[in-house]
Amino acid sequence: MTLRYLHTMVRVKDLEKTMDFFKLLGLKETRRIDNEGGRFSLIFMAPEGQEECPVELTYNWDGDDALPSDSRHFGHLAYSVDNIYETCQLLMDNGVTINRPPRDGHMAFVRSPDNISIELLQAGDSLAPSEPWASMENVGHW
Ligand SMILES: C[C@@H](O)C(=O)SC[C@H](NC(=O)CC[C@H](N)C(=O)O)C(=O)NCC(=O)O
Ligand code: NI
Repeated sequence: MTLRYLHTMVRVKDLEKTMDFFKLLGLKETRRIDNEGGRFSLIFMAPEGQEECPVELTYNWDGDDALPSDSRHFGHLAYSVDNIYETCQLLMDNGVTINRPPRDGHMAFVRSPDNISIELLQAGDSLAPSEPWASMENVGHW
């Protein structure tokens, strides 16, 4: 099984100020999804030459006060896997709960023993950065 680091997601309250901060550090916007259905934006930023390892800024248009306090800022670590169903089966066989099963074949969520959220994405999928970034605008909240 080949696991490939994809990104770290953090939630931000002031998107413009946060982007200006990361631009000061030399990061540039590499991808953006404005999701009308879910009322949020995902902005991926990475240093030049490291576009495959961005930070994913999640901006909830209506704020994120409704989220559990332990997940308000840090969101998840994301990895791509060769076969998301086989990976989830391996985890389940070892006692890991699949918090969000990959019913759509491309995304699953599990938690580490310390409850750190881990996003698993099917390698080669339009959500994984190795593929041309399909426009996800106006897609309902997945
Ligand atoms: C594109 C892929 O890398 C994602 O991370 S999409 C994950 C998805 N994000 C959202 O729905 C953003 C808005 C939401 N209100 C939030 O604040 O997360 C998602 O399933 N998020 C839940 C999570 O635990 O990351
Ligand atoms: Ni993500």
